[in-house]
Amino acid sequence: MAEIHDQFDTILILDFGSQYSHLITRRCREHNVYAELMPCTTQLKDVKFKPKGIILSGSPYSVYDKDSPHADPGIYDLGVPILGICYGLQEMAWQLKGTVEECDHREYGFAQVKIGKIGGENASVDALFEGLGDEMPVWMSHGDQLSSPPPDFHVIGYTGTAPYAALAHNSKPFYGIQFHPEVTHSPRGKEVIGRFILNICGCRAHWTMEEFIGKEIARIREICGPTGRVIGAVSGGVDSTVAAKLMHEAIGDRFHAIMVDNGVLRLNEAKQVNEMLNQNLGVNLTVVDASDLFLSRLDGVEDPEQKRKIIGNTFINVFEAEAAKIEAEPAREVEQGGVEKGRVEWLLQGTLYPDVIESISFKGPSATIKTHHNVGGLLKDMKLKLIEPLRELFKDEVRALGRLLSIPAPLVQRHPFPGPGLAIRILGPVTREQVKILQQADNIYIEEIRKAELYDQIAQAFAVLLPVKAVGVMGDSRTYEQVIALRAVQTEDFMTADWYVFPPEILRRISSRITNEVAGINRVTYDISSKPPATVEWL
Ligand SMILES: Nc1ncnc2c1ncn2[C@@H]1O[C@H](COP(=O)(O)OP(=O)(O)OP(=O)(O)O)[C@@H](O)[C@H]1O
Ligand SMILES: O=c1[nH]c(=O)c2[nH+]cn([C@@H]3O[C@H](COP(=O)(O)O)[C@@H](O)[C@H]3O)c2[nH]1
Ligand SMILES: NC(=O)CC[C@H](N)C(=O)O
Ligand SMILES: [Mg+2]
Repeated sequence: MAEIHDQFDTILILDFGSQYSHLITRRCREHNVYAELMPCTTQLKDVKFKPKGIILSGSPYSVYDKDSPHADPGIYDLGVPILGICYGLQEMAWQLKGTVEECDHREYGFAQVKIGKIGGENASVDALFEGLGDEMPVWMSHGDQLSSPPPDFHVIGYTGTAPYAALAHNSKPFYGIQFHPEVTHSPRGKEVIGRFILNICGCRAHWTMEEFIGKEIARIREICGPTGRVIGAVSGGVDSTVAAKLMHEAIGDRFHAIMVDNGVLRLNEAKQVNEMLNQNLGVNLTVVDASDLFLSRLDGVEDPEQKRKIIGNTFINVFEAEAAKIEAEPAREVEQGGVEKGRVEWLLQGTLYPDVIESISFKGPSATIKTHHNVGGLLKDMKLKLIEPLRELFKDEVRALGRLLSIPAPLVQRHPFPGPGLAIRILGPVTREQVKILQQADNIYIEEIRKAELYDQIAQAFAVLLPVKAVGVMGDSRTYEQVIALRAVQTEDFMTADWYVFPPEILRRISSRITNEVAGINRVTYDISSKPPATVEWL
């Protein structure tokens, strides 16, 4: 089975646990070069492809610590270019017999790197900085630094405090930089990465969604064979819609999309998604109304994690029941030719690369903040096999793919909506009445955001229903009703987020409409917490 790294020139990024490792991957992909992240402890014999180059990431460790992680030393004999970033540089120095020590003072923040080939003989070796001028501002974050470079290396960049801010080998394509080119605080960092992967590694810039579509469709056909049947959980969100459309292109009506109405969807969501997929996208979608089942299992449950687990498990129960129903149907001829019958072997999921990164990161999955329903909520004895065509993609790549698959723009630009839905936006027990209140408030909020043409500037906006009551006055009478909190965030990758600054008149209109139109609400607040320390969702 041809994997993506067999089809595209690939940069291997070894993750030593830096919080920025995934950004290195992103920056490579922004140059249209495919890059894959693997734990730094990966042994070369387990890497099933030949990378065009290797990048060693940063790390919270110090190379001289007893328990610090180290790369397979075989990488230096592979004959491919290597770039070490921060810890990666220190690791390269440490493995190739230089010395690394704790600095007198940690360097954290901006620094000006002077670019120069000090002591270097070979004119071609500072290709890393070619065309970038004499100096550039960069972002540093380290407490250790090289006290002597390994033999056969020379300095290609330095700062007032870091004499070895950038090194190159005299004859081999090995480079190390003390600063972080992957963060946006290093304005020319992306160009440095470009010099490495394009000029030094010689990668072809052919990682584009146009190339990906054809190859992925072929790959899905190969996996499913001529008769394989696939069931897919589809929510109307970007990821599952793009995955469903891709699947439909690959195997036509042997793909069965299922949307579950779990009773905690947004207002009219099931109806809208049904129309969109069946009519606009030609995907064979069934909406299953399981709201009674979900709401009865959620009855009286307040604990956020319990809500999430109940929903994750119930989703799988419903999918398995649906798969059984599809299998029991009589064989039928399909448009693409042949007869469709037999077992449904596969379950399509819209898993994205950030979910995967989280689970392969060298540090291992981080402390459980919350259980995302499609990762931690899966049943252990599941019979269906997973198929995940977006597993290697970032969200913006999925959106680009969606546009190429002619998925309408409003759908491609949709804010994410979590699988556990309104159940994690109702801060007490979930009842039909509470769901109704929240659906109405949320709908007004989003409607007004769209009217103000702010929807595409905001990464995610939604309303939250608080379980507290407050006193108000309406038509000269006292009211004692619930409170709605509005949330809107801007973020690049949802790992960190900032609250969105609305023009005040927009908030005024939203608040006035919600308190006037939604029975049971007499007060509206706006959430001004960033992530961290808050999270995007309240539960
Ligand atoms: N109501 C639902 N019915 C069927 N499947 C669902 C439902 N809600 C979520 N899922 C499944 O869970 C997966 C993860 O949900 P998630 O919200 O991360 O992705 P999405 O809904 O496809 O996209 P987005 O992140 O833009 O909302 C979906 O891709 C889909 O497979
Ligand atoms: O499909 C999903 N299933 C879940 O269980 C889930 N929990 C959070 N989210 C979404 O993830 C992003 C980050 O949210 P948090 O800061 O609250 O973790 C935000 O976009 C959240 O909406 C989920 N999506
Ligand atoms: N960001 C990094 O990679 C830091 C590396 C090492 N822990 C240091 O403090 O120097
Ligand atoms: Mg969703």
